[in-house]
Amino acid sequence: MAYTSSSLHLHKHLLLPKTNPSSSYSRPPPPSFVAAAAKINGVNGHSSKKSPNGKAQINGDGKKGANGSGRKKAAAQHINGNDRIHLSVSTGGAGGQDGFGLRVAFQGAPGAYSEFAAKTALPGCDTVPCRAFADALAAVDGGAVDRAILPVESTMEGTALRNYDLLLRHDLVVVQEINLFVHYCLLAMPGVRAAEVRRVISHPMALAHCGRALARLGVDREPVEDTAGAVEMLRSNRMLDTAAIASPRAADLYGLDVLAHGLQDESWNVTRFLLLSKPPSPVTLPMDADAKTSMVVAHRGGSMMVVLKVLSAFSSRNINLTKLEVINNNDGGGGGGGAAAGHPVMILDTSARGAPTLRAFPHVLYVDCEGASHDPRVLDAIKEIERFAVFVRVLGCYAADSNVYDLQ
Ligand SMILES: O=C(O)C(=O)Cc1ccccc1
Repeated sequence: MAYTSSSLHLHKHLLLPKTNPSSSYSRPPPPSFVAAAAKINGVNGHSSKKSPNGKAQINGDGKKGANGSGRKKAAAQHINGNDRIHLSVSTGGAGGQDGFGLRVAFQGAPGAYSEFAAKTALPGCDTVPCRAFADALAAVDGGAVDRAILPVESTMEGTALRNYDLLLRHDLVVVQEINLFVHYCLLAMPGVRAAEVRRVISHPMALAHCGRALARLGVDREPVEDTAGAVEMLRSNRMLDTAAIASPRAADLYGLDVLAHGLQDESWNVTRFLLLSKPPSPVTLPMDADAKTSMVVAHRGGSMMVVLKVLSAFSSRNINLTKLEVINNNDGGGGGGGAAAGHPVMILDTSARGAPTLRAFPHVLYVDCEGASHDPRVLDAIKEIERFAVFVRVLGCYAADSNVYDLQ
């Protein structure tokens, strides 16, 4: 598989959650949209609000957009015919920076979801494909690129523990978060019919997210490095009995037919990505920005008391948590490496003088809280946690972005 540098120019759409998440499966829209009546009443259970300049507010809940600057403009509003609403976004990126001149490493071939996420964060950046997530992180760590993008959780599967493991082994900081709506399509060589497909290849996460649909099709599943790589493989080997799960954008890029849209088992399928850089963080948050701080807390274990103490450190200061993942891996079981398999979490400790050391911790919490790491309340909460924890590492402080982006 050839991995070359690519650059991609995409129109972005903001996607708001549907009104009733428990409603039955609905087929996602085709790749391009026809503008329909603007209607955002009722999204998120809130009525739509207009800002003083007459532009629709993005979150539907009266909150500012992620960058806190109102730079995103709802240029046009579309309804896709069922229950999701798209707002076209002008330029600016999820963090309000265009990224021209920056190189962003992602895992996969051109057209992978991670590349879309990178382009959402930094529309002007040059994306650099890498074979594995580890290669993308090594590229930014070693200075070959400016940033790397990493999927860290999804609505369907929760935290991507293996990717967290990778992140913690490097001295990198989180500079931005991006939530991407993930549409899965079944793609095949031109002319191939669904009945002729015997095997489906894709990234393991995509195969897992489409488990029920694949069982219905009665096909074999084969994991490959990434979704776009699967499409490239189909194309270059002219596979006629095999289909790939990937994005509609990958179908366009590689000239494949879309046999089915919306293959994911849950219609609301969002993946959260983190944009990473070498420290110090190159992003300066405006003082009034809505911020988030991500950290990892290692502790002695033995009971769940420490979780209560961490919660209390934040709640007593009225700080909201947006993520809390509890990892206990002292059973020695599992295999294959990584905390997900029962091994201790390996965290690079850069706090001591001298060379950074990789330390093993069986009991770890992944915590994201609202507020900037320089906010005195957040600083105090961290200081309190440091009194009973074994080790705390702040992974980054960045603009909170609750928007969900959809690339069509
Ligand atoms: O394989 C890809 O396209 C990726 O970027 C990884 C991935 C796979 C499925 C959902 C989100 C990210």
